[in-house]
Amino acid sequence: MESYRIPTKLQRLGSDIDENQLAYHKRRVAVTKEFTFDAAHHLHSYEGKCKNLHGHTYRIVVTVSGYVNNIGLVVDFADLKRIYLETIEQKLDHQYLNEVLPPMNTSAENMVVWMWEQLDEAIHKQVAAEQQVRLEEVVLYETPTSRATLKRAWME
Ligand SMILES: Nc1nc2c(c(=O)[nH]1)N=C([C@H](O)[C@H](O)COP(=O)(O)OP(=O)(O)OP(=O)(O)O)CN2
Ligand SMILES: [Zn+2]
Repeated sequence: MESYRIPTKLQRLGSDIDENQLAYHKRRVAVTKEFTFDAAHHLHSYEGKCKNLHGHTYRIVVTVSGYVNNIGLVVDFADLKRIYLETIEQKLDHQYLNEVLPPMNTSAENMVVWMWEQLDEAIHKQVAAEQQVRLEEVVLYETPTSRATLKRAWME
């Protein structure tokens, strides 16, 4: 029986990088991942349409920075996703925000601060300390044209 031949290009995939070449640089690099969730809310003490119950597809853009590990990753995007799911989506998706968030007016400005606190704590606990991974920026879009932003640089 004719044996299956692995194409030459594929044969090389596992062996074309020397272990020493994996440590390609020692720079701090930022990585970003985006997520969406749906929720309802209304604003207190606000005169305008948003005092009434309504919903948004919120978009959150999370940026962390750090040094790469031995395989060239600051943080696995899959780990960022898991942290987002645990700290934000599981609590807020398809919920009435005025009930599930701590007492606050559910403005994008207040929510982005709450999200920062959740993400920052989880990153400190769950991501490898030696890579010095830190949250850099969280942007919360309430609508495609309206967003609130929090940056590490503004807190130092
Ligand atoms: N500074 C803030 N202003 C408003 C907030 C907020 O969180 N921070 N929130 C609201 C409403 O909840 C809602 O998000 C309305 O926002 P708005 O951008 O006015 O939404 P529109 O769909 O009407 O936007 P257009 O793109 O202009 O149609 C209100 N204000
Ligand atoms: Zn709103």
